[in-house]
Amino acid sequence: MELETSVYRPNVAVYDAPDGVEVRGRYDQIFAKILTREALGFVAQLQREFRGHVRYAMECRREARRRYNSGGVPGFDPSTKFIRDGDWVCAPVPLAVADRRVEITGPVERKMIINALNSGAKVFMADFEDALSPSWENLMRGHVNLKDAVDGSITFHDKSRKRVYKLNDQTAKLFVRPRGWHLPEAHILIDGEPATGCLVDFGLYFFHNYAKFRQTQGSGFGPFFYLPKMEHSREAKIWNSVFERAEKMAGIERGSIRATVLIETLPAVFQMNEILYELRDHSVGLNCGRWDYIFSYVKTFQAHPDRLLPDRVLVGMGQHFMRSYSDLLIRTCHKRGVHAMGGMAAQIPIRDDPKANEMALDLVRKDKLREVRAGHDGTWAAHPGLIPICMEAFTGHMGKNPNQIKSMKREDASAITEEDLLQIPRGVRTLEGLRLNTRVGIQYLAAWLTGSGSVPLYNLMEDAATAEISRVQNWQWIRYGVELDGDGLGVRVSKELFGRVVEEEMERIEKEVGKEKFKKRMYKEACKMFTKQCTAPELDDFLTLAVYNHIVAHHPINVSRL
Ligand SMILES: CC(=O)SCCNC(=O)CCNC(=O)[C@H](O)C(C)(C)COP(=O)(O)OP(=O)(O)OC[C@H]1O[C@@H](n2cnc3c(N)ncnc32)[C@H](O)[C@@H]1OP(=O)(O)O
Ligand SMILES: O=CC(=O)O
Ligand SMILES: [Mg+2]
Repeated sequence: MELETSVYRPNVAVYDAPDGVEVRGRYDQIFAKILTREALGFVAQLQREFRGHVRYAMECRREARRRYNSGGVPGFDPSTKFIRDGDWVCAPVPLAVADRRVEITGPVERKMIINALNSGAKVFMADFEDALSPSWENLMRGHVNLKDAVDGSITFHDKSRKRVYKLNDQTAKLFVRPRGWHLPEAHILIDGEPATGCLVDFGLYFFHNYAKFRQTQGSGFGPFFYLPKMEHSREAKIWNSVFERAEKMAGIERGSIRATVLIETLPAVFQMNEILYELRDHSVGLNCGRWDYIFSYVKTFQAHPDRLLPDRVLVGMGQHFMRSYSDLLIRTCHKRGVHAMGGMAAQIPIRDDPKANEMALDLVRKDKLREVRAGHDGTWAAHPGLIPICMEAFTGHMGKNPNQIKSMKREDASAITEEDLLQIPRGVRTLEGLRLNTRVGIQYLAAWLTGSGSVPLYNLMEDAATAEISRVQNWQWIRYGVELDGDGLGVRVSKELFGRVVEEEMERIEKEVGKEKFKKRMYKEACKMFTKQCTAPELDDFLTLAVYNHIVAHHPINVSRL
């Protein structure tokens, strides 16, 4: 089916919502096929059953933050040692997803979904999170797109290129990543309050697709999910209960739904066993979400000026704390019988410069070789052009084995200590680092405000996670008047210096994108918001949460501030 959402007109029709549910997003006949009374009823049921648990989990996050801000550091929890030491394993990996050597990721856009499913990757992770700006239009179109993808009818007509996109016979297996627990969905009110974003994402997708998915994609299992940004196993426990509730509603066996949890916060690295334990009947492994992990390191240590990161470009997987995190994830997953997935190299193909392109591809190749040699069972690619390189690295090492869960020599997880995981990364801080954070942060935010959640900037993939690193690093450097020790000038970061950098980088952005685009897009607004975020007295938890109101568009009363 070709997706044609109608052009804007004042609301005349409304969604058929059950009691206590109010849809404040724009009405569209196509969206109404997703927002049925029954599907909304299911979302409301999840919200009512789990909102108290989510609220408590978020309060626990705040409590942990208060501890870290008073000098505490995260570590292994003595009270759950029995889980770490126990001999339990997760439920066997379903055959349909045994081989995940290369997974492509991307936002839930129509053409992207078709391209990703046809890309030759084993898995496609369709993203409502880091790669998507969660506007009403993006979210609802995303659900329509996924439904069409699961039932196989999805097409896309690129009129300017006279090209019709449709699915190949062989496609990647679909995983869906809902938003993190912290994000609300302001367009759907349940009992007068915004719904929890991820319960909307999960609930609508599950409701419409579970039956077809199990038939055509999961060989009786599924649907499959990626779960982002958790900080503690109590959050995994909520997901496990959500899955059980969904399975019960659908009348399918317990353990049908499977999920890979991203370990992408510093507190969660000490909770990997506990997270797998909570989800042991629903787990298909863990993934190294390296970009959010770096963001989380800075955020967790926001009040620890003795633990500053060097320039963002220097915080790679070669740093001891990053290598330890990846090694611990591999050892933990293999002990529990599930996949240890690698992460995303930020490089993307560079079309107009063959030499630079070769260098970028070489960096990706090295990253993937490091991952497979360390024991990862698969990895992520941001772009279809990277799939052959990722495949070559993993297949060259694993051959026909679908994964390394059993074949990899098992190293002792307990040999990796808290000190290893928290070791301060080495490297210098420079004015260029501050400039790049600023230039990238503003441009990313401008894109996000206008509907794009992942963008190419300076030949790298940028999304919410990478932009967060830029924001929190700037904040921390300004807050502590950090010396830029890599420039040899002894300059300290101050609000005044940052103000000058912002001005100069805005001029540079205008030159790079051109006056026309600079005027039309939201660069000035993004600059204001990014600057405010970097200089705020208190660090906001999430950039996308702090600026979310700017993409909320309530109907029929349009209160969008855009
Ligand atoms: C930290 C994390 O969370 S990582 C995971 C979240 N991030 C992501 O998923 C990022 C995914 N990648 C992307 O969004 C894109 O690749 C970008 C924004 C980085 C680059 O996009 P573009 O500049 O449009 O790429 P480019 O112009 O080279 O695209 C060429 C073709 O590949 C397709 N393509 C590019 N990336 C993808 C992808 N990830 N999935 C499917 N198709 C893709 C494009 O649709 C285009 O198709 P076409 O030739 O049929 O028109
Ligand atoms: O979600 C992935 C990450 O690196 O962040
Ligand atoms: Mg992430």
